[in-house]
Amino acid sequence: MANHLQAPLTINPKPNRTKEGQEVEEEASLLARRLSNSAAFPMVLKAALELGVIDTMATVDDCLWLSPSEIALRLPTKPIEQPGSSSFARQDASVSHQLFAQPVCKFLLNNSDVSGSFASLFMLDLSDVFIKTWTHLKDVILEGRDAFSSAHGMKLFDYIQTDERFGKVFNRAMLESSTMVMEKVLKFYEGFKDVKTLVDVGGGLGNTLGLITSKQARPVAEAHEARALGHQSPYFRAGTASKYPHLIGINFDLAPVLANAHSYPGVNNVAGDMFIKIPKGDAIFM
Ligand SMILES: C[S@@+](CC[C@H](N)C(=O)[O-])C[C@H]1O[C@@H](n2cnc3c(N)ncnc32)[C@H](O)[C@@H]1O
Repeated sequence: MANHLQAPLTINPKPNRTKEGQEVEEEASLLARRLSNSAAFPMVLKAALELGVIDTMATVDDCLWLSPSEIALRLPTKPIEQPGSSSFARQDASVSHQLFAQPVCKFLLNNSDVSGSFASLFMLDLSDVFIKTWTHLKDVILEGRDAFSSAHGMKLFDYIQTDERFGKVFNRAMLESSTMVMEKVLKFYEGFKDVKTLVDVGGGLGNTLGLITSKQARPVAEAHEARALGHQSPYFRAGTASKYPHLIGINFDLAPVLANAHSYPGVNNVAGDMFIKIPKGDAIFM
């Protein structure tokens, strides 16, 4: 049997040492330099989100530029060394940076109503649980099992049942990002008009179906958070009439997930395991 490692390699001619060749090499070297530091950017952004830097910058008036110490003064988390005294002032004096929030910041706010930000998805990807998972990616090739199981000794959805705090981070990330996507889908997609029973397999907290059956309803994260905020149901805004009043949604997920699910008009939560059986419907999506 042929050894695939002995298969002939594709040969690309090396650029010769002309001026152009040297420029290509210079650029390649700079790219490698950037790649070698590429882990820093997401970690710096994570720190900025945790400190409230993005929210702080985004909530000042448009077009207002802030210096680093002006941002630090406005942070909800206060540094031990107060700005204005020593190193902050020195840094501000030596660095003439003035900063303002780029449009992307609007979609990375911690304090958005839960349907307008990817911050929670970003924080999930860089949570301790996922960071440990990323470090096991190569095991997919070496051991032939998924990176999450390799890192944590069990599948992701089994792990979620053992770690309530992580479960909340996961559910919020799913809820926020899928709400943003479904709100856009509903603006243009007309395919639900002939559907009577729509099944969402692995529907999570039920927000996706809730958006379809109750137009303009917006969920407030977890049901218990909604109650703490004084809402009887997980809607922030009063819903207008549904675009699909005839439609019944079946939100199908694992029983422990449905224990935290919201209750939406026209949506029934049904517990089960998709690998065993899923409910019948005219249309089914995941
Ligand atoms: C990536 S999340 C998506 C959640 C939701 N659809 C959303 O967009 O917010 C996948 C969902 O599948 C569910 N799930 C995983 N394994 C399942 C199974 N065997 N049977 C039913 N649901 C399952 C999880 O509990 C989780 O809610």
